[in-house]
Amino acid sequence: MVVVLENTIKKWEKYLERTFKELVCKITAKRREQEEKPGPGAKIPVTIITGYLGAGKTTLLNYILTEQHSKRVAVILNEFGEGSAVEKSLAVSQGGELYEEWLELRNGCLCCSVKDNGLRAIENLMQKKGKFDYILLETTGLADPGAVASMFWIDDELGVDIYLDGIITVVDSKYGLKHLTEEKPDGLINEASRQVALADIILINKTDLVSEEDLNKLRTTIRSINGLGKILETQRSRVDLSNVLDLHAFDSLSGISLQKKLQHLPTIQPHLDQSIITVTFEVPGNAKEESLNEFIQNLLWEKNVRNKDDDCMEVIRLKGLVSIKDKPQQVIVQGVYELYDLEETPVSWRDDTERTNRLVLIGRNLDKDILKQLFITTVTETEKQWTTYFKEDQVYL
Ligand SMILES: Nc1nc2c(ncn2[C@@H]2O[C@H](COP(=O)(O)OP(=O)(O)OP(=O)(O)O)[C@@H](O)[C@H]2O)c(=O)[nH]1
Ligand SMILES: [Zn+2]
Repeated sequence: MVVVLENTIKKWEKYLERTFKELVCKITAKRREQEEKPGPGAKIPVTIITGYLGAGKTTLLNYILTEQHSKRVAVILNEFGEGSAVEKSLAVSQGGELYEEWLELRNGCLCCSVKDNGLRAIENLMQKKGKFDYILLETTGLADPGAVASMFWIDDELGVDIYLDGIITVVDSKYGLKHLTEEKPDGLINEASRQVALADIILINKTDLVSEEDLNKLRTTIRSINGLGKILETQRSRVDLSNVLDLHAFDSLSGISLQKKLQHLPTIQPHLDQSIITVTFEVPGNAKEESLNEFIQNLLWEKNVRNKDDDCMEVIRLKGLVSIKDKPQQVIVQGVYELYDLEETPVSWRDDTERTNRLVLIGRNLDKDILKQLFITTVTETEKQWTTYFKEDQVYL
């Protein structure tokens, strides 16, 4: 009886809390003169914590769980396990108190056996919905966070209840550079670089173990791989939580911050020994939606865009703000491997400024000039083309 009562009270508390949040959200949205739509309602954010073996992922997780905040956080540990049935711990922090439940994940690994097990784990989690309002997922040190991210990002079944908020990659200051520059015999991209390439936030952890000089080297290398992610330096993964949670890195709300970021993106000279780089370019004018899809699909699906050495361009992550013909709003482009999405942001183009397409691509064998030229010739519909056409027309007449 007491338990039932407690549950009822909690439900009411939750309901009131949510109603209040929604109200605040609505007022704020109005204040911003409808520049922003309200957040994704009652959906629960998932933050993926990745990083090489021993970098400090669990330390970060524990730090978030014990740090004072109003969130009740559920944790999924995605570790390789021995045997066929491995139990995963699910910790929920409630008002600073931790309690653990066990979640069965057959065959262990969420990323290799992807969907079935992952979905089951989340379904189990969702049954406990109401107990928590944030999910943190720690991947194994060797995992490819892209596969896990794809599962949360565009999955209709899951999409109802949860959304991918962002990817945090923890890098070990001492061994990070070694891991990032490691060459794999089969010419594949090493795991550490992949994890950095996909990150929205990069935590350079264990800064107590290295000199300022080594730290600088590591920072520069990370920057040259991923020019877009936010880099933070930490000890014991202690970080201001507002920097790592509730980022909305994968939804249209991030369009606002993305625009600012894209305008101030530094040009970074790629390291010669670096296989993954960030390429950014800007093209004024309107994009034809169909051609934009074709451009992206050629890159991500067909993989038929090549650089000067005839190597195939491999895109790991793609972000951009584009101007689609006849659409008053800015459109955000997001891509992780083969998955991509175009979504209108709440921000409209201003009448007094030129419409511009800004793209950021993180990947291998990328050639900025070729990509930009391809975009100009195949995607944009500029005034110039119209003028030329018109002139030719007149000459013809
Ligand atoms: N010196 C130092 N040690 C740290 C720091 N952060 C974490 N550690 C230690 O590094 C070790 C690995 O940390 P974890 O948080 O378990 O790393 P992880 O990434 O979860 O490791 P795996 O799950 O095994 O891949 C632990 O012994 C931590 O106490 C730091 O900032 N400085
Ligand atoms: Zn761990």
